[in-house]
Amino acid sequence: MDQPTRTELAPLLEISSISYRYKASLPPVMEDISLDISYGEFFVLLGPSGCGKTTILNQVAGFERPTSGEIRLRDELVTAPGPDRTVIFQGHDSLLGWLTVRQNVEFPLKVAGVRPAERRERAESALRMVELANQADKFPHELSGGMKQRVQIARGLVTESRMLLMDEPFGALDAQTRTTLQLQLSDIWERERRTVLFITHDISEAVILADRVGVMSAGPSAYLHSIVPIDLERPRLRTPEFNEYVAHLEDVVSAAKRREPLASKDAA
Ligand SMILES: Nc1ncnc2c1ncn2[C@@H]1O[C@H](COP(=O)(O)OP(=O)(O)OP(=O)(O)O)[C@@H](O)[C@H]1O
Repeated sequence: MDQPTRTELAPLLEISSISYRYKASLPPVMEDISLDISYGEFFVLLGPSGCGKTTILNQVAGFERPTSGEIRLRDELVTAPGPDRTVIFQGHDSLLGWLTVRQNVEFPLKVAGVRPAERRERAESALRMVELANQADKFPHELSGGMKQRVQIARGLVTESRMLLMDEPFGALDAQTRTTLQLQLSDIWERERRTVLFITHDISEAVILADRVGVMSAGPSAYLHSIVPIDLERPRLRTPEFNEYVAHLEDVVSAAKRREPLASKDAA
């Protein structure tokens, strides 16, 4: 009865052999990246600074086209942004200053034509998730940086996009808020099973959230070094097994940084 259907197993996103150069005179940022992400999967991309994680996410979002290779979403070529993908950035102060927190979170629903009562209900629920329900009537300039970031997260979660693209969304938050939001996001994901592509530098964050972790090599010409499935029940607590995954990923990340294969003693 609980067997996944064929649709659930099929890839939602197919990244096929993409490479990207900002300029013809520069080496490619990343080269020959291929990756399938399934319907409802939580995929985390880890890798050294500058290896091209954001560049990949921008291409999946449709902000940029790969220099070669292609990206397909539900078998359709990605050529532009669309309502089936919501991007949640780090530290991008993209809130509308003349709207309250609640109105900012409701904004994408208003654009999508959702009726006011439902908009309000969904915005309140998203604000509760990020623990900002009591700040709903404030304006962005009255909030701290971390609060603004949480409003941006709420505004992403309130949409019904099939795919969430999250670029280090918790990077600027204090450790305690970050831990709370990691667990909340994992919980929301379990309930909604939206497909997530999530970028982070933080190995523990990857183990808390991911079904699979893709580890990129250092750039330029970065490649997808390894894919590590995380087979732990949720919510993921700091058990000895959790720590084993963290230790294994530390070894993988360090080999990927050196652009070397994983030493056999470390291989999964
Ligand atoms: N507009 C641009 N023109 C030229 N090079 C760029 C441009 N934007 C980014 N780059 C370069 O492309 C490479 C990949 O950048 P990208 O932001 O995708 O990396 P990242 O893995 O997300 O890094 P980080 O983890 O530090 O955020 C970097 O070396 C960066 O300097």
